Amino acid sequence: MSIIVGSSLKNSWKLIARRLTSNRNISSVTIAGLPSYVRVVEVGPRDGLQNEKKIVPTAAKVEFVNRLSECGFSQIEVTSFVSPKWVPQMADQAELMSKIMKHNGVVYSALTPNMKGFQTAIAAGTQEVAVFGAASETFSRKNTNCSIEEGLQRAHDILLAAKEANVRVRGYISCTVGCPYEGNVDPVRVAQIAKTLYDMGCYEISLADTIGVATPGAIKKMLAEVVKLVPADKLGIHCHDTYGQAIANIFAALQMGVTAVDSSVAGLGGCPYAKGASGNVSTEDVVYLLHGLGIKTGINIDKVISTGHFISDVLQRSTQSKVGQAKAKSNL
Ligand SMILES: CC(C)(COP(=O)([O-])OP(=O)([O-])OC[C@H]1O[C@@H](n2cnc3c(N)ncnc32)[C@H](O)[C@@H]1OP(=O)([O-])[O-])[C@@H](O)C(=O)NCCC(=O)NCCSC(=O)C[C@@](C)(O)CC(=O)[O-]
Repeated sequence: MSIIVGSSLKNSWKLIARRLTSNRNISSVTIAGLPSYVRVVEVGPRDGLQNEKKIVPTAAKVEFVNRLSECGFSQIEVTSFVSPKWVPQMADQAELMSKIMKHNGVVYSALTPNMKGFQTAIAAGTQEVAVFGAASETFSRKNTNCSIEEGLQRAHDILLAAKEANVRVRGYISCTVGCPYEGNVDPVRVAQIAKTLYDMGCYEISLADTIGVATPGAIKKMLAEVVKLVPADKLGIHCHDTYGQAIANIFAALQMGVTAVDSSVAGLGGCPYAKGASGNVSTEDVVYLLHGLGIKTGINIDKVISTGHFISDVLQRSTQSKVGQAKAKSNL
C-alpha cells in the first residue's frame, strides 16, 4: 500500500486536476443506431417561465429570447396564447412575440389551446403553433378544462384554420407515462392519441413525461406502441427531470429513432397543473449528451450555458443544469 504524504499529495491533486481539465475536450464517441442530427427545441421561455412564481418582466423575456436566438436553435417556443386567468405568467404573450428579434432560420412558436388562442397568436406574428392534449382524462380537465375528446376537437379546429393560414402545427401529449392524478398511463392510449393528432395534420408529436417519473424502460415501452402508428421521425420527446432520469430517457428515445428533443435552458420549467414536478431537462445537459455522442445539433453550448446563467440571475436562483453548474464552479 502506498502512503501519499507532503509534496506527493500535492502532486496527486495536480494529476487529478489535470485529468479533470483534460475532459473539457473529451472526443465524441458515436454509437451505432443513433441519429446523426437531432433538432433541439428550446421551450424555456414558455414551459420554463410559465411555472415561475415570479412573473418575469417582458423586457427580460425579450432579452432571454434574443440571447437564445444567438445559440443556434432552429426552434424556440416563445410563449403560450392561453388564458391569463389560468396562467398569468404568459399574459404578455402578444407583446413578447411582437418585440423579439426574429432571426432567419429560427422558428418562433407558441402554444395555442383553442381558436381564440390561435387567432391571437397569428395576429401577433407567430410563425408556428402547438396544440396540446393529454393521455389522462383528469389531467386534461385540470390543464385545459375539457375532456381528452374535447381537446382533440379543439386541436382539429386549429389544424383546419392553420392549414388555411399556411401555419405548421406541432402536437403535444402530456402524461404519456405517468399522471399526477391517475398514475400509470396505458401506452396504447398514448399511441392512439398520437395517431389522431398526426392524422389531423400535426407535423410532429412531442411525447411528454410531464411529471418526470419515467425510466428508460417505460419510455421504450411507450414508444414501442407509438411507433406502430406514427413514424419515429415524426415524434419528439419532452422530459421533465423530477427523478433525475431525463437524460437516460432521452437516450432511450434516441435509440428508438426519435430525432427531436425538447428542453429548457437552465432546467427551467414545469406545468402549473402538475404540482411537485420539476423543470424540463436542461438544454445544456442535452446538448452535452448529444455532442458527446457525436450527434450534430447546430447549437453553441457555451452560448447556451451563458444564457442559462442570464435567466437564472433574472430569477435570482442558480441554474438547475449540471453542465451549467460544472462550468460555473470549476470550468471543467
Ligand atoms: C384552455 C382554456 C383557455 C380553457 O379555459 P376555460 O375557462 O374553460 O375557457 P372559456 O372558453 O370558458 O373562457 C373563459 C375565459 O377565458 C378567456 N379565454 C379563453 N381562451 C383564451 C385564450 N386562448 N387566450 C386568452 N383568453 C382566453 C375567455 O375569453 C373567457 O374570458 P372572460 O370572458 O371570462 O373574461 C384554459 O384552460 C387555459 O388557458 N389552459 C391552459 C393551461 C396551460 O397553459 N397549461 C400549461 C401548458 S401545457 C403544458 O405545460 C404541458 C406541456 C405542453 O409542456 C407538455 C408536458 O410537459 O406535459
